[in-house]
Amino acid sequence: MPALNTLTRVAGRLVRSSFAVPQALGKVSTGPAAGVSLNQTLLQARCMCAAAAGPKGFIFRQLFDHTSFTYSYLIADANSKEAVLIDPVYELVSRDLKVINELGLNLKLTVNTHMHADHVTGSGKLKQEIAGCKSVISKYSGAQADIYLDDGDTFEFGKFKMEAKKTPGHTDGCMTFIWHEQGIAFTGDALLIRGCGRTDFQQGNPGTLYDSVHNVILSLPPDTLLYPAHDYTGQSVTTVAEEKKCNPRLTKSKEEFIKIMENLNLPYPKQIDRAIPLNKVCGVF
Ligand SMILES: N[C@@H](CCC(=O)N[C@@H](CSS)C(=O)NCC(=O)O)C(=O)O
Repeated sequence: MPALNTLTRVAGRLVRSSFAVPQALGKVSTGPAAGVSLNQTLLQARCMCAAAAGPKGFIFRQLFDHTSFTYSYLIADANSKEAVLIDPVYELVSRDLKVINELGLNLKLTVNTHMHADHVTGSGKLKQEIAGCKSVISKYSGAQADIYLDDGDTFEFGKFKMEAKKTPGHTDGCMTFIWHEQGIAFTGDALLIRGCGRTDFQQGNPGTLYDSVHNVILSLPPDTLLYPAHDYTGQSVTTVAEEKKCNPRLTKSKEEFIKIMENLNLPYPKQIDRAIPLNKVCGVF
């Protein structure tokens, strides 16, 4: 099993850029949520492609699963074409492969923010389809993968680098991936837009989640763009400043937050009995 640090050292040199990317990215990355017409979605997708060829040197695609309300993120170095896919969904691997091929990308890593309970990861299927593609997940997730991340590890694609930070509380193995250079973080289920991941199964702990979100995610610079693993309300992106002001759960004291989370009474995810066993082996059947 290759060590992550070796992979990091072998991969491309990190180059810093000074473009005002986060704002530009925020404008073009609206997801195809309920109430948004197909034409609007296609127009936005075209804007995203146009933006992808821009001077910032990377490609970013926010991809949505209308069944589990999951966001996957395809990110690549536009020059070297090395790509990573965060939180792929098993049933949408054909869609993802089409986009990857259309953009001429070389998918190097499928990176899971955690072991999901509501859908099966596409990691295993993508590994079967793409030679050399490796699955990645936290070493605390309880799931099998090719590469395990610990707190502070990084993974690279072309000249870009992302840091993995532990953000447990929804599950023990939850991680947030921070692209410091671009002011972007992928929060998985730790922080959702105006919400957060539930804490009533899979080692969930509301006190732990509160600390993770405040100490890691909401401590990032205020204009950091936050991209969650799910959205159930038709939104696509938020910022640290917005969530610190408007998040109805995380603006409360820790004690109030714990009470809120203990009284959510959400039904279990419909696919939970299928998803957890399959995700323990990263979706390989
Ligand atoms: N109805 C959905 C499951 C919805 C759900 O429970 N979402 C999770 C994240 S996936 S485990 C969650 O943490 N939600 C927080 C919230 O406040 O909604 C299904 O059946 O799949």
